[in-house]
Amino acid sequence: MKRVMERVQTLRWNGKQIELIDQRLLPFRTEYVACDSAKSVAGAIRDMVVRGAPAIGVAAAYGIALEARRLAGTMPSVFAERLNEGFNILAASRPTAVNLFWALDRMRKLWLSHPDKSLKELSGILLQEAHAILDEDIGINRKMGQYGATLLPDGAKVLTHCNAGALATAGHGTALGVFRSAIEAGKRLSVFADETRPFLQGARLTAWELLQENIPVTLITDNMSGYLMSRGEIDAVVVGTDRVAANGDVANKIGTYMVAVLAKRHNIPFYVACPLSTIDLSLATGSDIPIEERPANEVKGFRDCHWAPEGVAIRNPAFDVTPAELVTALVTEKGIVTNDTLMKGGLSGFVKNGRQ
Ligand SMILES: CSC[C@H]1O[C@H](OP(=O)(O)O)[C@H](O)[C@@H]1O
Repeated sequence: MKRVMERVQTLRWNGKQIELIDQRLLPFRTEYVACDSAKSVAGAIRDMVVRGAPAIGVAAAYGIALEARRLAGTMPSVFAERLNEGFNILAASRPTAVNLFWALDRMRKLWLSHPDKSLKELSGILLQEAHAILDEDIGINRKMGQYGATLLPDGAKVLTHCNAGALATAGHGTALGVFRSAIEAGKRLSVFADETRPFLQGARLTAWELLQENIPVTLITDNMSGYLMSRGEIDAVVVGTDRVAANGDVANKIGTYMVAVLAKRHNIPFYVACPLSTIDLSLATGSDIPIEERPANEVKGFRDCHWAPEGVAIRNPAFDVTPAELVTALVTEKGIVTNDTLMKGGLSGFVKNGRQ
């Protein structure tokens, strides 16, 4: 099976382990962390070595495949007990991105659908499924990008928040995939990337990722987007998402809600690039989406440079929820869902007809 080798390789299979680019070190150093078990992949997800909803899902699938491979020589009862532990460790790594649970569910269903296979055969089947999930993700992002590109006029100045690029996926990206597809379609775009405190996915990851491909990118701080919108310097906003509820409410990186409110105030379209695997129909509204609270030290500073006074109380919710009414359209690999559709009936009809 031909792998689509993207310029930026978020995850790469080396024949026996999954190697994850260490996103805590970008853009200063490009290093890979090799994982060979569910526990090591779960640690990489928890510590944000790998991050971004689709990338987390792909990594978790490899975590299960690697765990099954590790356990293939055990007794079936031990295998089942330990593999379930692997599922549990991965499921506990981060709570908000539904892709994690979508991938784990897909791997579990595959496991349970082969009760008659030897453990060696089963581990091979699970590894092939992890490869398939990786390849499918890139294909999904390219389809989504083509739909999204139709929304951006030639010469558009677009704002994105956080990193929803190749680094957040198996390749091409979701929000940045829309930009890449628009450029591939011959459109000229210039991107504003806000820094996205506290983990700085915009400053460290999006700016770096776009520079690798000579895509025009301007870095701004999070508190500049309103000013630029008020001056007519932003034509559209495109972001990614970690989970979308049945009514179209969108969970995404903290700060997204603020950008959406500002976009509404300035009549700027606010688009969300959203693979179907990120839609969670089991949740009626965004108020049901679990919001991860991350460690205070991420707010205190970055790496060795701390600026918060010792002893100060700190909050660090890693996501917020943008109500569907602020979403101009969701861009999926099966087409565009307009705000009108969202307001009239949410996503269940679209997903049931559209989802593979
Ligand atoms: C393409 S989904 C990317 C999505 O994930 C990011 O969160 P994190 O960096 O904490 O994993 C952010 O919400 C992005 O929009």
